[in-house]
Amino acid sequence: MSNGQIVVSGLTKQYRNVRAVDNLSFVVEPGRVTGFLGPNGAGKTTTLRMVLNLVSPTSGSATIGGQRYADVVEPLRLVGAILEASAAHKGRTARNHLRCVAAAAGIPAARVDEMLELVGLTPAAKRKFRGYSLGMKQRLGIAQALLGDPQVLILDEPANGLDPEGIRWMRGLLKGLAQQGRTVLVSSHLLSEMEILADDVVIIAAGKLITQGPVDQIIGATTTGPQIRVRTPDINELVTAVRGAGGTINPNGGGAHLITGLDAPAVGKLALQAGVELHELVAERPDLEHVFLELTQGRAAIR
Ligand SMILES: Nc1ncnc2c1ncn2[C@@H]1O[C@H](COP(=O)(O)OP(=O)(O)OP(=O)(O)O)[C@@H](O)[C@H]1O
Repeated sequence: MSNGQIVVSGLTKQYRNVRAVDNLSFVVEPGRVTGFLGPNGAGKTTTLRMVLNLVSPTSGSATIGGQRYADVVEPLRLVGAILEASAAHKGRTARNHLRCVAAAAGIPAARVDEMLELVGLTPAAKRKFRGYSLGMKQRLGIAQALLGDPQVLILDEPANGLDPEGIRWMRGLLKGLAQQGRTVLVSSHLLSEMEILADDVVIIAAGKLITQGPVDQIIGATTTGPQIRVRTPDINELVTAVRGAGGTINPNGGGAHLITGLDAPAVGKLALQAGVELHELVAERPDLEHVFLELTQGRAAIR
């Protein structure tokens, strides 16, 4: 079996007026969940479509396990993909739809029922696709993507339409698949979910790479230092003390203030020395959303 590494190298797609993807290079490792993030119109879907040979690049290349997708002999067994909520014939049942896909790829029919069970669609397996909700279509898409027991999964916004239980279920599923050594590449706008789900992220904006690496490292490398959120009835005294110690302090809404330039123990000590009563003292760790917005600032315009 191939190692399932995805290598994107100098990938570029020029549409008539828009450079949708601009000399983009990154690597997606097996055994990890990689979040593919970027503002609207950043080029995520176009990139995934080029990786899957659905759009031809203007220049550059993408390989999966060392091969271009177009050259893969049994694509369903190497790569499972959902690029939009699964499209199936409206009058067909989910089960018949999957059976057709399986038959075309030489996959045993028994696998269809296993996958329907895995995604929780067994009770609706004999219902027609036209009556499916968006969340059910997503689940069917995942079942289809997993039919060939692929080494690599590429999912564009898979949480779309899933309810909270469905999102949690998918998180467990994708983490489990990565733990088995598979490559899982997921695009999403749900940054809090990505922070929990992804091991690595690739962040792009305006078609270009902004950064890539382990989520923790990217959050840790954010340019903003620690921020300390405080609440106090003695705000004037605290402002004087913080400024005197070289920190900055600004209102943060709801009666709270944010301090930068000092860490939490320093703020606690200053407050004690100044006789300031504190009702809250929290060191706020920047989250993925904060880092994403900072890194893509000014580069999120729709093109
Ligand atoms: N077939 C096409 N013809 C012309 N322009 C296109 C085409 N497909 C995409 N684009 C443009 O390429 C840019 C990138 O689009 P793409 O759908 O790849 O972004 P995205 O990151 O997936 O966005 P979103 O998060 O909104 O889904 C956009 O400006 C889009 O309008």
